[in-house]
Amino acid sequence: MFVIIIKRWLNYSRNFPVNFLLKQTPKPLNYCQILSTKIDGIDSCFYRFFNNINNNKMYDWNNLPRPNVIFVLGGPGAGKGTQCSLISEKFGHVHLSAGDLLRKEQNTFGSKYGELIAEHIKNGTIVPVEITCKLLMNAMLENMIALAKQANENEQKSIAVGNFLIDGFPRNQDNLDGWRKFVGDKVNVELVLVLECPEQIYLERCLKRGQHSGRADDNPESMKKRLDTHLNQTMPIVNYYEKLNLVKRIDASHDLIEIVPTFRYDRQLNLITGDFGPFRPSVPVKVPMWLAINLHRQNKCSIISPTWINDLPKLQDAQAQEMNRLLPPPNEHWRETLKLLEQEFGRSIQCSELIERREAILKKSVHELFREAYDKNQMFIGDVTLDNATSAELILVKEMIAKGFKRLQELRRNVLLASNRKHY
Ligand SMILES: Nc1ncnc2c1ncn2[C@@H]1O[C@H](COP(=O)(O)OP(=O)(O)OP(=O)(O)O)[C@@H](O)[C@H]1O
Ligand SMILES: Nc1ccn([C@@H]2O[C@H](COP(=O)(O)O)[C@@H](O)[C@H]2O)c(=O)n1
Repeated sequence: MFVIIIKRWLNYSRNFPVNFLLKQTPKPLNYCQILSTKIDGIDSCFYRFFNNINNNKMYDWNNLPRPNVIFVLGGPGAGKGTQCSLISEKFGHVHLSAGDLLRKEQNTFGSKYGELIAEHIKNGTIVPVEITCKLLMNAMLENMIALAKQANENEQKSIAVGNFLIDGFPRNQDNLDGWRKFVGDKVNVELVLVLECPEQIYLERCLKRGQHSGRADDNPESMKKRLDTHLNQTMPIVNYYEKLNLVKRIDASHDLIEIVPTFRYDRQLNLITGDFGPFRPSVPVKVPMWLAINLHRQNKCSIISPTWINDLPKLQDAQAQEMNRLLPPPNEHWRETLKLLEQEFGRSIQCSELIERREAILKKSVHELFREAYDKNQMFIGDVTLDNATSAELILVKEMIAKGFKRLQELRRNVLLASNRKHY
């Protein structure tokens, strides 16, 4: 009997933090009490349950303040990681990248999921949510506990609320369902930032990154699949959050322009759009276009032409073959950038055919859209899709669209008048 009691007691002590915590957590406790008595217990419990993602048990984080979450979505290479680092530097959010967490788990020695994750990443498909969600919750909890510890050490009355930027999640319906099931109301989803670029830019950035990233998916075959996943699986999730009014779309194609300064300024310029510099003679540095032009006019730098300008002849040839469809432009502001560079250097960049061809396609598609309505004597037109047109290009056909609608209105009025006359 005595041996059994000793054995049970030993067993209990071996699992001490877990048993202790499981018994204690349901009680409503004040944060400071929890911290001063059990923070080490929480830690070891958390590590037991979460560092090993094979273990299905989940830590009950009801005793910690409900954190805020911003999801950051966008195609591969949209700049999610880059922008999240800038935001977290500026505003102190904790940046968690689902892709980075999966890559880390994949490379963890002995991980049961390594192969599965590697296969999904190579194919640009989405890993089952049970794995991704636990990795995210694990990382969030680690940070929330660090905040709790900090409050405890500084004898604060309340624990700071965690602010998380979750990059690359939820990527499909399974991700969204899993998030609702495992996390749900435990966090406050504040916003969904969506970084958008033309497909060509996603491709260019990832292939360029592939020259040094060592990533298994920065290659043309994987990129095709990743773009497909983004379009068919992630965009419906963006639409879902749009209906909840949580989406903020951001044009992520703004390329900075590279300059070579002729002056020295060892500090950074802290501008609203980011921090730029330091500036050293002969050392290339990226800055916004307006700053480049300004410095150039003061003879303080030379401007390096963006690489996409060299690809314009290729795009011009390809667009010449396409009679009815606009091909993706190099970036959203390509025409404005060209114009500024042409003005600055007083020489023209040979792409007038490309510009004319695109304008002709746009005008033709708007014209056809309304002609169909007139021909069929319809009062309404179908959905307008002007894929791959940039904002500057759309302005060119704005007047045509306005005129088209005006004429449709007249048509409508005439039809109504005619039907009223019939009744008399
Ligand atoms: N505004 C930008 N202009 C030019 N290049 C950029 C810009 N933003 C990011 N990049 C570059 O594009 C590449 C992809 O950026 P980043 O890793 O931030 O994208 P991501 O959306 O996190 O990609 P992924 O989803 O594939 O992990 C990087 O090499 C980065 O330096
Ligand atoms: N929620 C997620 C996020 C990512 N993946 C997989 O990782 C790959 C790379 O992700 P990036 O965010 O770094 O582009 C992605 O293509 C997926 O295979 C995932 O499965 N679930």
